[in-house]
Amino acid sequence: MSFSDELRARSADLWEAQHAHPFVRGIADGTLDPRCFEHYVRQDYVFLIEYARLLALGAARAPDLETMRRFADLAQAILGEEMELHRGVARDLGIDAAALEREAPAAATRAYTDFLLRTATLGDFAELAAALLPCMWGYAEIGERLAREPAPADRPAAYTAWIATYADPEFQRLAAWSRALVDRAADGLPEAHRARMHAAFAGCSRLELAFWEMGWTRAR
Ligand SMILES: Cc1ncc(CO)c(N)n1
Repeated sequence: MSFSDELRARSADLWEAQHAHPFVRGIADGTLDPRCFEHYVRQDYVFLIEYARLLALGAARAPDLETMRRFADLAQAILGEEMELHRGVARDLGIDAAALEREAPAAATRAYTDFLLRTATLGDFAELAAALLPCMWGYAEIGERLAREPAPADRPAAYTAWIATYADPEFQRLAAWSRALVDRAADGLPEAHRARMHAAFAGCSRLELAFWEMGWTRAR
């Protein structure tokens, strides 16, 4: 079993809880309250700004030029294409990009971005890579699973666009690259160091689940 599979296996309950979460199920079957989706999109926009900062720190700490370029590309892809999904959804709701940027982070959003940035600033590159993995892999897995389900005819276009973004082969490739990166980073590390990677991965998996719950309850 690869190290990333080990990480995934230890957090399996948290991952299954995400797949089963009513917010995720509501995107799939189209029944999610649009007010919940709007709240989520606003918060995710704020999240992604901080997430791009994490990737920029990853570029700064990357052990080699190839990894540095990947992190820089990833930051660019998020600030560009992924956030364009959010800007598009917001535009349809009459919310402009400046208003999105001004959104105050909810407690769950703040907790998540603080955890990521804390890991990136106080931890080392291997921990940063492990912290990044539940974001990339989790969304790739959810997107891929939802895309395989038959689409209900009355599902809002924004939900279908959301699924398509994360089911996209390019996003799937990014997730595979993140797994390989973590496996390489863990290679030859002492157990105590691997334990810190486990903690980073499990912590982020828990915060991913809390993020769905925040969207579902529209918590501030
Ligand atoms: C909270 C969260 N995790 C992961 C992703 C995927 O980039 C996202 N957009 N939002």
